[in-house]
Amino acid sequence: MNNDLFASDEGIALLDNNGAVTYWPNLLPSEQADALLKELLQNSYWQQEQIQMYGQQHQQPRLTCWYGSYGVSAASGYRQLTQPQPFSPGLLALKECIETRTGYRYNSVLANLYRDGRDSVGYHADDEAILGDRPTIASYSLGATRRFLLKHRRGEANNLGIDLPHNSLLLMTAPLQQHWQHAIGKTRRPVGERINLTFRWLQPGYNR
Ligand SMILES: O=C(O)CCC(=O)C(=O)O
Ligand SMILES: [Fe+2]
Repeated sequence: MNNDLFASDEGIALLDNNGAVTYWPNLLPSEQADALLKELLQNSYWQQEQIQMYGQQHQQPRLTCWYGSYGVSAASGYRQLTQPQPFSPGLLALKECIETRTGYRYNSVLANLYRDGRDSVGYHADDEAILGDRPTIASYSLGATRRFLLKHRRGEANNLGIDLPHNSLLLMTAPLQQHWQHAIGKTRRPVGERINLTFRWLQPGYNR
């Protein structure tokens, strides 16, 4: 085995400060990634969820849906469990590949569809109680490249921007969510559709 292969299996360390961010380009064989993008665009039950912000209802500027064992409702502040779509064979194969690469297990996926450059997600942390105390989240991207932004909550480190191309994997290791926030900004550049799949472990006993 040569060193390059070993390095790509380990991933590229992009951040290791109050949590870690690791990156793997070209995760799946390219035909498999292309087929998964097509399948998800066609078969997912995409919805535009409402979310409460500062006491007002807003439409999220992206479409979402859940796959796997559990979903949660954004409208309830991620407290209420919902029925997700089951993993398709393609998604199950991806989940197993990501589990092997990252060394973590996942039971649920929040899928995001960014239809064009106007779709986005504002700065937030994936720190909902249902994810437990030390959430580690694997984020796999398909389609158009968008820039993933990271900022330290207390400004104790430089901001980071990472372009996430088709078929790339980003791992956010605990305690990153406690100390950092992340976002996908809007862009005026003409960009095509992008799907991002965030693999998470939702606490099975959680219910409130
Ligand atoms: O689209 C992305 O890369 C990030 C999505 C995200 O932060 C989330 O679903 O919590
Ligand atoms: Fe997130």
